[in-house]
Amino acid sequence: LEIPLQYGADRLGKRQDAAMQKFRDNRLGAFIHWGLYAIPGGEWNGKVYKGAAEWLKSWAKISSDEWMKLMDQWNPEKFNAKAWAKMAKQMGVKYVKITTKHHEGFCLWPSKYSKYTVAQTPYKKDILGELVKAYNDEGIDVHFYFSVMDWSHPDWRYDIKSKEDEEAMARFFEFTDNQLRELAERYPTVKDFWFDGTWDASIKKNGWWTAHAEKMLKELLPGVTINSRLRADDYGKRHFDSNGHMMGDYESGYERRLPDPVKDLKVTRWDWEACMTVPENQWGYHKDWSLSYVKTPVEVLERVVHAVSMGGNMVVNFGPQGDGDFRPEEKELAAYIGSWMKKNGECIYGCDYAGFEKQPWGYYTRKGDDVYMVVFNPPYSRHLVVKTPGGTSIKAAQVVGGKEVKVEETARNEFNVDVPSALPDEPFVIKLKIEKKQSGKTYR
Ligand SMILES: C[C@@H]1N[C@@H](c2cn(-c3ccccc3)nn2)[C@H](O)[C@@H]1O
Repeated sequence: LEIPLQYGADRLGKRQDAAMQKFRDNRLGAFIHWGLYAIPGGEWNGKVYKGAAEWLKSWAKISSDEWMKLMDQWNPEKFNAKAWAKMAKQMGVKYVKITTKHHEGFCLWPSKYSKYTVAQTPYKKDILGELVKAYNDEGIDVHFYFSVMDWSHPDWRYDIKSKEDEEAMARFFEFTDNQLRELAERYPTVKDFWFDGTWDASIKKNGWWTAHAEKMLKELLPGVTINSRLRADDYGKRHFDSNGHMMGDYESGYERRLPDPVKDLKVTRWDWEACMTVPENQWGYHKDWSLSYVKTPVEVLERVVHAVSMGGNMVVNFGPQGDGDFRPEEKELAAYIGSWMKKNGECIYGCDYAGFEKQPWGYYTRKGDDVYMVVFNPPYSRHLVVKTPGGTSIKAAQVVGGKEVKVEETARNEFNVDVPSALPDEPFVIKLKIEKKQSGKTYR
């Protein structure tokens, strides 16, 4: 029995419209975390903080007035939107999520509702506008990251404990509505809003506003997608409402973590998008990446494939330097992923959960009748075990961009697919042609 909700999920099941299908088919995206925090890069008054660089203001306990003085240094002389878009194109990402405003409150667009924007810096120009045009010109969709929590705004409250708090938050919601409307009207090609900074009590106690924000953006931009993290229901329940129904258009809880391919198969029932950092936990530029483990390009690739194998998208994070250039590790990562996608992208773009039981050698993805085996761990047996769902058999198998490989039925719904005789020196993909039929042999 469901409880009545005014601000719960307004739709059951996956959206099936073209805009959502494009969101889903894109599968691979990039995050751009760029703001004032990129200038200090994790260091303040000679001390390097290990925490996330975009949170330096918090770790070093800096006042907003002090922090905003960084605006006087914002003049990224190496920034080139076209070069950024070329890099994204070469990486093979189909969309880029840009931090329009992070928790610090600095806006990458010349918002008329704030004095903390690019317009009030030596750089002056509309960085967000340059990026939207450059990515769109490369055929790459643009998504907006927007932090509701705004450390620079006097009316922001973490909780509401008094009439004054209530009145302040009412002003804050009006300010936020104005900025969201401004973003939608200035950049109408934006395809998605990814909200962050919505975990505090002040938002959970105002689920109505989160439902209103979603509704307002969908009226301004038909087809736009909204992440579940924006949403709180009548009782402050977030992402999934008090009846267990997902709010927004896709689940956005997998930040620096992924669902388990065996235990968490429930996620295949709804749309979801994960996002990940290359170091253990750095979104904004940090000058010292030696302070934590940094994932290798293959480890980043594996997370991309893992997400798609469970019917989700993956957004890989980039934290551009204060001068507007990217660090070498990120340029190398983009190049590696791009070269792999050029050869094997058909197992990612437009693919979904295959419905096959996870095996130790890697992950399955599926597009129509094509099932892809993405191999990260080739076994010493040189046989890749495939267990097919009931009534499903394998007709043929071929290395993507390579030769056919032998398939041998070994038991009911079990097959050995041969590893290519010359073992590739990077993760490789085998494309299976499957068919609906009972096996030829009889097994007791
Ligand atoms: C997408 C990522 N989300 C932001 C974040 C995450 N968190 C956070 C807050 C409380 C608990 C755990 C994580 N705070 N800020 C990060 O700064 C980055 O923007």
